Amino acid sequence: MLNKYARAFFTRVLTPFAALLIRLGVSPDAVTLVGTGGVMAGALAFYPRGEFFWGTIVITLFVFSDLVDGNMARQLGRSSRWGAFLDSTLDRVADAAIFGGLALWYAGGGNSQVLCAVTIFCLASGQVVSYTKARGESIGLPVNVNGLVERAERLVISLVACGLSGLHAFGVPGVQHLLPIALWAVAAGSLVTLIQRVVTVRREAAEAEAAAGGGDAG
Ligand SMILES: CCCCCCCC/C=C\CCCCCCCC(=O)OC[C@H](COP(=O)(O)O[C@@H]1[C@H](O)[C@H](OP(=O)(O)O)[C@@H](O)[C@H](O)[C@H]1O)OC(=O)CCCCCCC/C=C\CCCCCCCC
Ligand SMILES: Nc1ccn([C@@H]2O[C@H](COP(=O)(O)O)[C@@H](O)[C@H]2O)c(=O)n1
Ligand SMILES: [Mg+2]
Ligand SMILES: [Mg+2]
Repeated sequence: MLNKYARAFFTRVLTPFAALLIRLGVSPDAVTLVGTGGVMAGALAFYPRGEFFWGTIVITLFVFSDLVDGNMARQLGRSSRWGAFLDSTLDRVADAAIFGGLALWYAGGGNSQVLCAVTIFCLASGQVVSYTKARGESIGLPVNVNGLVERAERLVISLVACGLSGLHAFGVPGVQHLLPIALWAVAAGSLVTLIQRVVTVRREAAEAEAAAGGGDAG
């Protein structure tokens, strides 16, 4: 949903910045790499220690690089298969760092096996959700479904809740409950999305085989 409705807005906002980076001689690949490194640093340096506010600020500064790199590639007329591969692969790395950092917190100082398990479920299900699309497309299916909770939703729900929960350390009462609620929501939404995508791939695979089999299938 966000990918559909918010992308156009962020493209307009980020285009001048992307153009500036191009004028400075920065490449889209460099933005992809630095952005991922920044997200990983923010997640793994702050989240395992329960420093949700500063971790989220650092991650937010870098996560938008994922919209800037593609924007730069398109402005340069240099969108490439390599760039698409690098972008998607490093998305998985960044997501692993975010949810891995949170899982480390709950396994340690956060002291909650249940929330540690929910966070690991968010990590694993998010990766599998993305894999369903990549694998479906690699076997020649259109995978005409995005589903309830795509990557943008997973990130926005988790990061907004994480940033707000971090305000508890500055004395704001009650906000610490937002992160557990968000993690349960992302876990449930990812499960629904996984089912939506698997059902779609199953239907598309059956249709493709029926079409290939011609008369036999009918
Ligand atoms: C005092 C309060 C302190 C709190 C401060 C912090 C608040 C932090 C708030 C928000 C930060 C949210 C940032 C989230 C930005 C997400 C941007 C992003 O990376 O989107 C990526 C997404 C997909 O891009 P790709 O096409 O490159 O990726 C594909 C995708 O990964 C596929 O995965 P799948 O979906 O299948 O699981 C893969 O299959 C594919 O391989 C891969 O290529 O880009 C978009 O979707 C574009 C839309 C982005 C929309 C961003 C919206 C941000 C909106 C709101 C921010 C709200 C801020 C409010 C703060 C309020 C706090 C008080
Ligand atoms: N280093 C890169 C990164 C991305 N691309 C191209 O952009 C597409 C992704 O666009 P986003 O707006 O989601 O970042 C990707 O599929 C590539 O075509 C690139 O060429 N090089
Ligand atoms: Mg990108
Ligand atoms: Mg990306």
